[in-house]
Amino acid sequence: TEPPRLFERTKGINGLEKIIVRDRKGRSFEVYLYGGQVTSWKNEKGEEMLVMSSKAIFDPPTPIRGGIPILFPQYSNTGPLPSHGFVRQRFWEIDANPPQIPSNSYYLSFVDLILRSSQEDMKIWPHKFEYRMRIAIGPVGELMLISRVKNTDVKPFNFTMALHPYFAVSDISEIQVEGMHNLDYLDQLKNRTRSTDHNKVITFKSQFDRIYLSTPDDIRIVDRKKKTTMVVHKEGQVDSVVWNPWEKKVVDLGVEDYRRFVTVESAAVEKPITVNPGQEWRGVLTMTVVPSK
Ligand SMILES: O=P(O)(O)OC[C@H]1O[C@H](O)[C@H](O)[C@@H](O)[C@@H]1O
Repeated sequence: TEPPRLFERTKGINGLEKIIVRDRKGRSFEVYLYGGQVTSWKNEKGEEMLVMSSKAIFDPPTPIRGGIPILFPQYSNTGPLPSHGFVRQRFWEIDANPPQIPSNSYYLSFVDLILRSSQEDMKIWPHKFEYRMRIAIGPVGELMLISRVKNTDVKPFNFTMALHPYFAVSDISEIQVEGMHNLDYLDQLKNRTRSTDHNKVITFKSQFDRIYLSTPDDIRIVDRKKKTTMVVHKEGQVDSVVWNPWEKKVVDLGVEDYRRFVTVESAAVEKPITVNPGQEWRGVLTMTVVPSK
């Protein structure tokens, strides 16, 4: 029999190109070149860790609802650009010759993507950049996203960003998010008013949309029903956004879909990141599933 193909480039929904990467234990992820967006991540049992909206639209320039959108160079409507920037609506390419990433050599199953600013993009954001994204499955099945943003221009630029995973949960009412105790947050349901969260854990009973500031590097999504915890680890991004729309209408989200996901986003919002000409910013997001009570 043939050995499993660990890397496959194929056509996904509506003929949009996608990459499927597998490891030798049968774990896998899929990423669309449109948006450079991860749309699936499965463990060795074939269980899906991410959620795709039942009404997701795969029709550029509509952003894909689900998986892990890349939000750059502007988080939400915090500046003059379209909300969440524009790279989730661009066609990324495979980066055949990525500069080496130190300390990541034991990851065998990965893909490298790149997006370079175009003349069109320069009209709305006048900065030349290269955004490289390595997506990898690690030794314990963790999914790792390494972002590298290089300033290929002659003047410095600033950006805000977020990586926006729609994490699969058994039931939004049954989970809790841990790690935000006594942290400040901006409540996006109250014009980004600043408050402090004195609750030990976050639970969900209604619409929730907060930017937590200067969060710990590890945030945990504890799912009692599944008996698993998703450990969301970040480097190079100080903030975390937690979102669930509850019954608020989102056009490309099925009515019951909110019950099945929560987003815990690694983000840089409050303090924009500055990159000088020739320099590179690097950010890491690692998601690991561990057993729990
Ligand atoms: O609808 P989108 O542009 O994809 O944004 C989806 C959501 O992203 C983030 O999580 C924000 O905190 C929310 O305010 C926003 O609704």
